[in-house]
Amino acid sequence: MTYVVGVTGGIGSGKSAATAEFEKLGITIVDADVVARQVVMPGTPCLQAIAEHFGNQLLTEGGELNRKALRQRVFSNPQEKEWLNKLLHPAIREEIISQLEQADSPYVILSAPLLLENGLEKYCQRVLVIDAPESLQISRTIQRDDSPKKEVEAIMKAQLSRSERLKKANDVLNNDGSLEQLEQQVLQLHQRYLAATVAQEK
Ligand SMILES: CC(C)(COP(=O)(O)OP(=O)(O)OC[C@H]1O[C@@H](n2cnc3c(N)ncnc32)[C@H](O)[C@@H]1O)[C@@H](O)C(=O)NCCC(=O)NCCS
Ligand SMILES: Nc1ncnc2c1ncn2[C@@H]1O[C@H](COP(=O)(O)OP(=O)(O)OP(=O)(O)O)[C@@H](O)[C@H]1O
Repeated sequence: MTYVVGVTGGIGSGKSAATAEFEKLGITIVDADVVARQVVMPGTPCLQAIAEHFGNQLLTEGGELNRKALRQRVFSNPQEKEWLNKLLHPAIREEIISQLEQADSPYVILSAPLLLENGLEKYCQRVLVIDAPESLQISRTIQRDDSPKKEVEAIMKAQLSRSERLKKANDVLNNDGSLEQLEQQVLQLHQRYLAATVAQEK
């Protein structure tokens, strides 16, 4: 059985920064944010459903999803967010399972912002939480996406609180320091996960 490490954390906590380091070590990453983009590519049933529900103004001229427009719509309206989650989460889950089955590194990482919210931890042997103070999550996201503080806060409200998430962690990576410190912690965790994989095979 593939040893799966679930990686989660709130918006801007550093999941992508951490998984990029695991990837450099040869570990396959299944990333729910990437899958969430794949299931709404032009021609998919999910994109068609979104266009029918919200109207064609949610599409770009090239027929792709206008992500920024949808982001503004759903995070200012809980019912619309609920509708979108109901449409996308089953499709995302199905594609995640298929990618996990195809993965072939010593262990595999499943990175998902909503890992715990959506019960995806049942596919994981361990849960690693990437943790940063909320103020840092906000400032890093604003800098990365150039999005308004209010929108980032609305997204955080749609996710587990920092303390609830930490309660469910098997491992925690403290990402309140430099990127070098993050890299060091990834190296240590990698050694631990490799050892756990070997132990599982015995
Ligand atoms: C609303 C969308 C189009 C906005 O796209 P955009 O490119 O601006 O953001 P991106 O997809 O990179 O998400 C950024 C971050 O927002 C947070 N987030 C995204 N969707 C959700 C959600 N439904 N609930 C809570 N937080 C979310 C996550 O922390 C994520 O990492 C997009 O986030 C989306 O399709 N969301 C629904 C699918 C989903 O739940 N994705 C999360 C992975 S399961
Ligand atoms: N230790 C750090 N020091 C400085 N910048 C950092 C650090 N960790 C992450 N960042 C930066 O903060 C931003 C958010 O990090 P990242 O994109 O990895 O978060 P994420 O958890 O994947 O976010 P999301 O849930 O939105 O996908 C990025 O621009 C990243 O380069």
